[in-house]
Amino acid sequence: MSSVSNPKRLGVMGGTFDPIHHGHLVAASEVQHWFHLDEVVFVPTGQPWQKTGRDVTPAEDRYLMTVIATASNPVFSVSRVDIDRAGPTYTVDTLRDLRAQYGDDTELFFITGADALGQILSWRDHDELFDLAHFVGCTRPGHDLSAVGLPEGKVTLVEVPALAISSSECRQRVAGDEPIWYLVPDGIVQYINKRGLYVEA
Ligand SMILES: Nc1ncnc2c1ncn2[C@@H]1O[C@H](COP(=O)(O)OP(=O)(O)OP(=O)(O)O)[C@@H](O)[C@H]1O
Ligand SMILES: O=C(O)c1ccc[n+]([C@@H]2O[C@H](COP(=O)([O-])O)[C@@H](O)[C@H]2O)c1
Repeated sequence: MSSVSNPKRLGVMGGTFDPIHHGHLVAASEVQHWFHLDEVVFVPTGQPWQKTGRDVTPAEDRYLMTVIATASNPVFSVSRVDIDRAGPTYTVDTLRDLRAQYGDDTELFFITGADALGQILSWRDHDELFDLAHFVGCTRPGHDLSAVGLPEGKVTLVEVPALAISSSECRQRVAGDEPIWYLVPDGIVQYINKRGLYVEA
């Protein structure tokens, strides 16, 4: 008797995560639930080439914060593919590397917020992206959620509980000696304090 197994459904949540916050975690959790994903892998960027104009926190700190924030969820994991690859981070490379690692029969779902979704046509090799993964765009306060101009059938828009949190605001709050409790997981507040991150805006 032959057994037929369903292909694995893998969510991919790419981000700079400087720092990771509850907006990221809620978006990933909602998409995991509604798309019946077996796992969501968080992929911190190595060199985010479109985030110019400020110094990004060292990759190892962003990686460790992502591990701390996701550790308690059994279907969340963290990948080093982008931080271990030299040069600017392109999602086309992320998806190729994950496909090689997880196998061709794994279905990839790239999870992105409305702001990032609106920029996809400026990403490297954007035509190929839609052959490698299905894209899931999530609502984000202050950004319109629209798939206009993107290939039909390759992008799904989902409404997630809106959290008006950004990494920029978290960094500014720390620099201004304002609290970030409950905007980020407790362990992230403690890690930021321990490492003295973001004291200068
Ligand atoms: N509050 C949020 N709700 C939904 N999606 C979000 C939210 N914050 C970030 N995202 C999405 O998570 C992904 C990674 O975001 P990123 O790490 O750049 O965080 P950010 O808060 O946008 O950072 P920054 O303020 O430094 O630009 C992007 O696809 C982004 O759209
Ligand atoms: O592939 C690209 O050219 C590209 C350009 C900008 C952003 N991205 C990806 O989009 C995700 C969110 O990026 P960011 O810069 O908003 O943290 C992250 O996985 C990035 O690698 C990808």
